[in-house]
Amino acid sequence: MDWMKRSRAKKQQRRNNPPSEASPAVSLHGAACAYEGKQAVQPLDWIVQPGEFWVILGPNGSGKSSLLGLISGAERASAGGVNIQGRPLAEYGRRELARELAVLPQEGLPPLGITVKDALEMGRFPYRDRFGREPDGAAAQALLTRIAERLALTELLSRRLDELSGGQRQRAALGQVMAQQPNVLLLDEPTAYLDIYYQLDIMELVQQWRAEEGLTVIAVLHDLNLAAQYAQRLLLLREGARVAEGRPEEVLTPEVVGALYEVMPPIRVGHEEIGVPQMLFRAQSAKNGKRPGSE
Ligand SMILES: Nc1ncnc2c1ncn2[C@@H]1O[C@H](COP(=O)(O)OP(=O)(O)OP(=O)(O)O)[C@@H](O)[C@H]1O
Repeated sequence: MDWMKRSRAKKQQRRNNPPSEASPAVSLHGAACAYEGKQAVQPLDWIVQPGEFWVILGPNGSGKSSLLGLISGAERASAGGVNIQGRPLAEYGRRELARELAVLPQEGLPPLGITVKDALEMGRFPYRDRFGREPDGAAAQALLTRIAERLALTELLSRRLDELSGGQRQRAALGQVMAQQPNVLLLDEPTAYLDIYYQLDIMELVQQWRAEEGLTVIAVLHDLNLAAQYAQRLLLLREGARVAEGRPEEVLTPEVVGALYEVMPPIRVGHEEIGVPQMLFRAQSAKNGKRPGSE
């Protein structure tokens, strides 16, 4: 596919620094995250292989965002460690890490007064020198043009972010992380504020990018059915600990999902077209808005 061809600079960087064939894209070795002594993520061993699409599921407060934070370096491990492409996260410089790993946040890009074109160009920061120049500026511009075309952003390039809808801003955010050309993409509830059209749109674009470029994807989602449609593997967290891991059809059983979210075991049906499990939830008896065991 040519719309996301690696720039020459990126290829050169890969030749100089090839990821070891045997290295997982991301690995955690007893990695934990604590805030003021309170464990948000219990010590976790976890291997994510290159090109895999993982979704992390779990109830509110189960440590999903903290786990993403450990991987992106936004949170420091209180125990254990995280490796990216087989190398300790702590050894990466900021720009070097940004060439390996990008984060697409929940709210996309903030509604600032900068244009979509500027936002895409900002994605190139890990490849620029201190004067803001790239070794091959023409290739970078061609890449941004292809990304804009691919994401149907060409018409919006001169529009300001604060003039876009939430769905368009999330597309622009995706364009920015594509411009970053990472090997690993972290998504924290990327569809939280989007209608169904844009939810599917973002997930499809990420899925295509993964299929064409061998991108590794780790996403936090709340929608189990969306997760089952796109994830190859699921990691289920509760109170910061893994309760299950595996393919959607293995993991998403009514019993596991019922226990995870403290709801009646849902009805499991197969997706008519792709066969993956889909969950139909039953009405709950009123619990005064309080989960058993919650504070
Ligand atoms: N900056 C912080 N300071 C203190 N405690 C925090 C901080 N961030 C998260 N926590 C706590 O860590 C635990 C895990 O939070 P985290 O945001 O990782 O969960 P989550 O599964 O992503 O939740 P949600 O689904 O609601 O986004 C929670 O108890 C939360 O209150």
